[in-house]
Amino acid sequence: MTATAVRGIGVPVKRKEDPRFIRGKGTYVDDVKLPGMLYMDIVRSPYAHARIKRIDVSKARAMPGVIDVITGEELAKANLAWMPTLMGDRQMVLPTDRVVYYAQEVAAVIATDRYIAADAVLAVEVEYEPLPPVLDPFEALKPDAPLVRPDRDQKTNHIWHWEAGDKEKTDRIFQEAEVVVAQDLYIPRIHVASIETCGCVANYDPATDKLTIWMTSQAPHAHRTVFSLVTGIPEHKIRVISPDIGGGFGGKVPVYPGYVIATYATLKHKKPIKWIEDRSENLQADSFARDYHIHAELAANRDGKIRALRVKVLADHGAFDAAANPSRFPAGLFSVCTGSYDMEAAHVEVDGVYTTKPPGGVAYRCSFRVTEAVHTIERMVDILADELGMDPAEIRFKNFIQPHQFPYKSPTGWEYDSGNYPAALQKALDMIGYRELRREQAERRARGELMGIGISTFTEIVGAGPSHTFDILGIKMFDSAEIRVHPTGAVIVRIGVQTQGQGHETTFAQIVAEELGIPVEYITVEHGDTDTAPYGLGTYASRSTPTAGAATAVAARKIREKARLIAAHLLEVSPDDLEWKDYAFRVKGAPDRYKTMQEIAFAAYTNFPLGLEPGLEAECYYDPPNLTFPFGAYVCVVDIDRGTGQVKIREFLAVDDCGTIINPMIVEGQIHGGLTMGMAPALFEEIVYDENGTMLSGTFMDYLLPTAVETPHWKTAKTVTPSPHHPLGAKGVGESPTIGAPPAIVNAVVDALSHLGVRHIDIPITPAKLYRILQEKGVAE
Ligand code: PCD
Ligand SMILES: [Cu+]
Repeated sequence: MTATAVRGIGVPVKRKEDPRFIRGKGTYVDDVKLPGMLYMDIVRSPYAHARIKRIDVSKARAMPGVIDVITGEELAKANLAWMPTLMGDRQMVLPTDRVVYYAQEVAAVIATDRYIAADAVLAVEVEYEPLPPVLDPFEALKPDAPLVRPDRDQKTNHIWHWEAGDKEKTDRIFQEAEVVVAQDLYIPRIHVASIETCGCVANYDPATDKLTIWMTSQAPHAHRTVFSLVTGIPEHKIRVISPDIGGGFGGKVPVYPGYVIATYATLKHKKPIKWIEDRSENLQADSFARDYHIHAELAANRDGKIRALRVKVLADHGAFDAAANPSRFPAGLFSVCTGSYDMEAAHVEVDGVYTTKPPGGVAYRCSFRVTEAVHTIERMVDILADELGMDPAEIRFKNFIQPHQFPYKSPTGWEYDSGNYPAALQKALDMIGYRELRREQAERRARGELMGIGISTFTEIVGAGPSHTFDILGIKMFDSAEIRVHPTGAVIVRIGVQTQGQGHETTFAQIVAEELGIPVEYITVEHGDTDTAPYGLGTYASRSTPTAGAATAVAARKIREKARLIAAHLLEVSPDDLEWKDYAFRVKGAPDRYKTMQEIAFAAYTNFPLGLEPGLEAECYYDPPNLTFPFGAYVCVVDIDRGTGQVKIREFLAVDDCGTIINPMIVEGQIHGGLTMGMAPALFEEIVYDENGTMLSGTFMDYLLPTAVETPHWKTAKTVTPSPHHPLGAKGVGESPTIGAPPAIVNAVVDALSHLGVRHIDIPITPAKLYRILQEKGVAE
C-alpha cells in the first residue's frame, strides 16, 4: 500500500462529511421529526430582576392545540425547578418566585404545532414586581448591592476567589522593579452565535421505558450522566444523540433549562417533544463568553527584560455560575497568562461575581479563558514596549522562553510541552517584510496617515486533560476510541468526542488509515450517540485531537500488534521477524514477503492462529499525561480611516504551530474560521445591556457579525514542533487563531496611534469608538 492510496496523516483529504452537507442532507436536531411530536416554546422574562407575583396560564391553556403549560411550581413538585451547573452551582430551570435576568425562562407551553405554541406564549399572563437590576460587577460587590441570589447561604454577590502563582515573590519583584506598567482591560460579553441555535427532541417511549434525547450537545456522554443524576433515570435507559451540529464554539457545552423542561414534558405526556430556540432567544439567554474586567501589571528591567506579571480580574458570571470549565478551574486556564515569556514570578487572582445577566462563561472558541489570558499578556507586552520605546518584535525576542527550556515550568504551574517561539516570529516577520513595513509606516506617519503593525506571539493550552487535575463534576477528562476492522478490511471507528463542523469524520479516519495502512475511504467514523460511542467528555477546548486523537492512534496500534501475530501465522515466520513498513507487515530482510492489513483482517475471521482470539478490534481510554501547548506568531497590518474611524485590515499573517498536522486543508480551514472569530470581537461583537438590564443586542441587526465583506484575506503559514507526549506529536488547533488574533489587531490599531499618546483601546474597536479617539487627538478628518 502506498501513502497516496492510504491518504493518512499529512494529506489534504477532502472532508468525508461534505457530500451530505453540500446536498443539504445533514441531519440536525430540527430535522428529527417523530410521529405524534409536540412542540415546546418558552415564556421569557421582560425584566432583568423581578419578583413574580402571579402566573396565569388559563388563557393559554384554553387555546386550541395547547396541551400543557409548565411552570416552576409544577417542576418544584418533581424536584426539577433547579438543576446543578457544571461548576457546582445551582441554576433555575423555571422560577418559582423571581427572575434574575432578561429573557430568563419563566414557563413553557406544549402544543401540537410550533406556531400555536408561540401564540400561546403570548397568552401566558405573568405579573412582575420589578427589582433593581445588578449590572456592574464592581457595584455588585458593594455591601448595599441588591442580592442576586438570596437562595444561597452566603448573603453576597461574590461567588468565589481563585488565585495562582507566588504572591509574595511577585510583590517583592514589583517593589524593586526598575519599570512597572499597569493597565485596565475590559473584554466584553460576546456570544458564539453559531448558525444552528440550541434545541432538542426528547422522546420517552413507555414500551421500552427508554428516554432518547436528540440534542445540540458538544458533550453527549457528560450530558447523559447529568440527566441521569438529575432525574434519577438509570443511565442505560437514557440515550443522548448529538446528530449533525451547526457549530458549537463552546455554546453547546452547558445544559440549558429548555432541555430539562422538554425532558420533563416527554416523561409527563409520553409523546416526543421538540424545542428549538429562535435566533433572539439564542442570543439573549444562552451562555455568553468573556466578560472579564482585568487589571494587569508588568514589572521589568529598563532593558526590556520582563520580571513579573500581576493580574486581578473580576469575572461577571451573570445570575448563576454555569460556566463550562473543568471543576477545579473556576477561571478556566486563565493562569496561562504569562504566555510565551520567561519571567521570574507571576500572581493571578480572579473573583467571580453574580449580576442579573444570563449565566454562562463558555469558551467562544477560546479553550477555557485562554483568550482573556492571551489578550492580557500580549497587550501588556506592547504597553511595556511603548513605555520603553522598544520595538514590539524586539521585546518579544528578548523575553521568549527559549527552545532549550522545554519542557518549561511556568510561574503559575503549567508545564509547556514544546515550542520554538523565536523561529515562529522570525518566520512571520520575514514573510510579511517587517522592516519594510516599519519604513513605510514612518513615511505614512510623516504624511499624517495612520498605519499600524501589530504582533501577537501567543501560547495556547489545550487537551484537557490529565486525570490528576482535570474533571467535570468528578468525571475525569480522558477520552476514547474503539476500532473494529471487519473481514474485508473495512473499518468502523467510534470516538468519545463529537464533531460540530471540525471534520472529525475525516481526520480521525486519516489517523486510522495511517496507523493501519487501510485507505481512508474504507474507514467510517461514528460519534455522538451514547448508545454506541465509547464514553468520552466531548469536543471543546480543542481537546479532540490531543485526547481522542491519541486514543485512536493507541487503539490502532493495539490492532496492529494483534495483526502482527496473524501476519506471522500467514507468512509462517516468528512475529519478531516482521516489521511494519510501507503500510504492511514485511519479513525483515525480505520486504517482498508481506501481508497487508486487508489480508490480515480477512484471516482474523477465517484463518487465525490456534489459540488467538478471533476478530480484529481494539479500544483505548486515553488519559493524557499533559496538555499540549500550540502556539503562533501573528502579524496584522492596519490602516485607519481618519474620516470614519474605520479599521481596515490590510494584511494578516498567521504562523501557527500545532505539532504534527493530520489534515493540512482542515487545519487551514480551522485557522481561517478561527481568525474570523478572533476579528469579530476585536472589531464588531459585543452584548450590550441598557440601564434596566434589557439586552439591546438580541438580533443580528444589533449584534454585529462580520461577513465576507469585512473579512480580509488571511495568509497562513506554519512551523511544526511536535508534542513530545502525544502519540502522533499532534496538538490542538481549533481555537488558536481566535485566541491569537484579537491582540494582534488591537496592537496594530494602538500602534497606528501610539505617537499620539494612545496606549490601549478596549475591544470592540468600532468606528464610533475610534472616531471619538481621533477627535480627541485632533486627527479626525
Ligand atoms: N494537529 C492537528 C490538529 C487538529 N487537526 C484537525 O483540526 C480539527 C480541530 O481539531 P482540534 O484542535 O483538536 O479541536 P476539536 O476538539 O476537534 O474541536 C474543538 C474546537 O473546534 C473549533 N473549530 C470549529 N469548527 C467548526 N467548523 N465548527 C465549530 O463549532 C468549531 N468549534 C471550534 C471550537 S470552539 Mo470551544 O467549544 O469554545 O471550547 S473548542 C473548538 C479536527 O478535525 C482535527 O482533527 C489536525 O488535522 N491536525
Ligand atoms: Cu474565554
